[in-house]
Amino acid sequence: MPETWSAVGSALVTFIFFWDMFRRYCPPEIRSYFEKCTARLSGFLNPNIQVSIHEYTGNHLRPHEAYSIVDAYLSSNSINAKRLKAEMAKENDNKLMLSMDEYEETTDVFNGVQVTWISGKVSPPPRTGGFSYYPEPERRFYKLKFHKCYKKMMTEEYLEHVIRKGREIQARNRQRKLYTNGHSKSYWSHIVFEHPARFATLAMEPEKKEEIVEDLLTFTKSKDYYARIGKAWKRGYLLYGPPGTGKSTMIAAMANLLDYDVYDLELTSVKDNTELRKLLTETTTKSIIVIEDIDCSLDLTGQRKKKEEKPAQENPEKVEKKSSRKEKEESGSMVTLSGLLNFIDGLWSACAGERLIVFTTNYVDKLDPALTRRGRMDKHIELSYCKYEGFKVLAKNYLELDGHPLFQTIEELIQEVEITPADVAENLMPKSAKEGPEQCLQNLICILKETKNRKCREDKDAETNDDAETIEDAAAVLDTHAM
Ligand SMILES: Nc1ncnc2c1ncn2[C@@H]1O[C@H](COP(=O)(O)OP(=O)(O)OP(=O)(O)O)[C@@H](O)[C@H]1O
Repeated sequence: MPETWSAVGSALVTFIFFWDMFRRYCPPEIRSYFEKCTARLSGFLNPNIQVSIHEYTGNHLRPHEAYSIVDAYLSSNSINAKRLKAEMAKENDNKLMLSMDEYEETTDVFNGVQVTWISGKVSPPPRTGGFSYYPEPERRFYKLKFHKCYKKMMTEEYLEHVIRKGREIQARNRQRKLYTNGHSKSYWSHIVFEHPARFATLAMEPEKKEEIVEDLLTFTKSKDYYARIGKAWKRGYLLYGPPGTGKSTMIAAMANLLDYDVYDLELTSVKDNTELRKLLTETTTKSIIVIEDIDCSLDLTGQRKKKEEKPAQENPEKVEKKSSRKEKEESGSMVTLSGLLNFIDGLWSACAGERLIVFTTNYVDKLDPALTRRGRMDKHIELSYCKYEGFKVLAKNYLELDGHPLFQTIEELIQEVEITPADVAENLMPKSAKEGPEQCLQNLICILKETKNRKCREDKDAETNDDAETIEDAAAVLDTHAM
């Protein structure tokens, strides 16, 4: 055994000696020819090549984007991928320390060709000298390994396929967000948006619902149209109607239909127009910016009136400043009507990408016409009291009923009374485990009858008051004549 070791040792020493001689004294032409031959031989022995995806996606994707797209693609169940945890030896390449156990190999098949994805994390080497509180973050990467004869197919067709599919999967898995700026915050904070409302579950006349859905879908497909007519790709909706008629529910249904994020803008928490501008420019594309109860948010309605009441020679801007200052004292916010209008028209146009802005109000007549005019609020949608069609949707949602003998009574009653969908929904909900669908319908009938009787009494009282007033007026006239 010792003889074998000494033979191997002396062979190695001889090889190193001749290799060194060759490198030092061999003419460069012969050396380069020799190196080409060895490269060919190694290529023959190991025909696979590895490419870093950044080499091919770097022009249009940042490294972390490329990583998450490939990640989404590989995590999908639809592909024939097999993950293997590969223990790889520590490798030290001067700059980066590759740590053990952090590689993963995934195989995929494309057009009958097998490819292997190698993913890993690269930890930066420990700092020599000095101490930092902020260690450099790990870098994640993906490399693609395949037979070199498929290089064209892999780097052109396959990578394109991976990016397209990965993006689709990302869009499907994306968790939508609900952003708020409440509690006097000058920035958005968010939670995951998970509202179950859908247009299908919204109590509303079917034709009106279809019209709104059509309008929204047309908007999302109109990028080129907006670009052609030179308008920002945005659309304003004004939802108005009494409390409990589904304004907030419709916004959730819109977000679910279009797969948009929601920015719930609390205007009273916004300090001034500058802060409003900042918040709005921070919103992302494919989003709905909502200002609920705009009539209550700020005294946006009164400012025009104040301007009109002032003498004509006074500068309107000054007037607005004065009134907004007064407003600040009262509400702590200096956002003005003109600030809001500027945002909708001007700044808004500067934000690229599709956005909806939705205002809701219970009192549409109170709003300044400048705020609601077409072009700013393109579509005005009235949400009103529950009709029979709306009731049928709620009965399906809450009781899973498509029909029932009591429906006819409800149809007759609901035409005569004003009841909000929120009240109908509340009465259709079983109050105990014992209450079945029929009992719930009976509860609703009771409420409808009560509302109808109350309305009759109120109408009668009003009539009696009118009669009394007429008699009083007549008596007053007679008195005057008598005098
Ligand atoms: N049209 C509707 N379709 C289905 N459910 C509705 C509808 N309207 C109201 N509801 C139910 O009533 C509840 C209250 O409705 P919502 O908050 O959407 O009303 P709103 O008009 O926004 O009220 P407010 O003006 O007080 O904000 C909702 O949770 C929903 O369950």
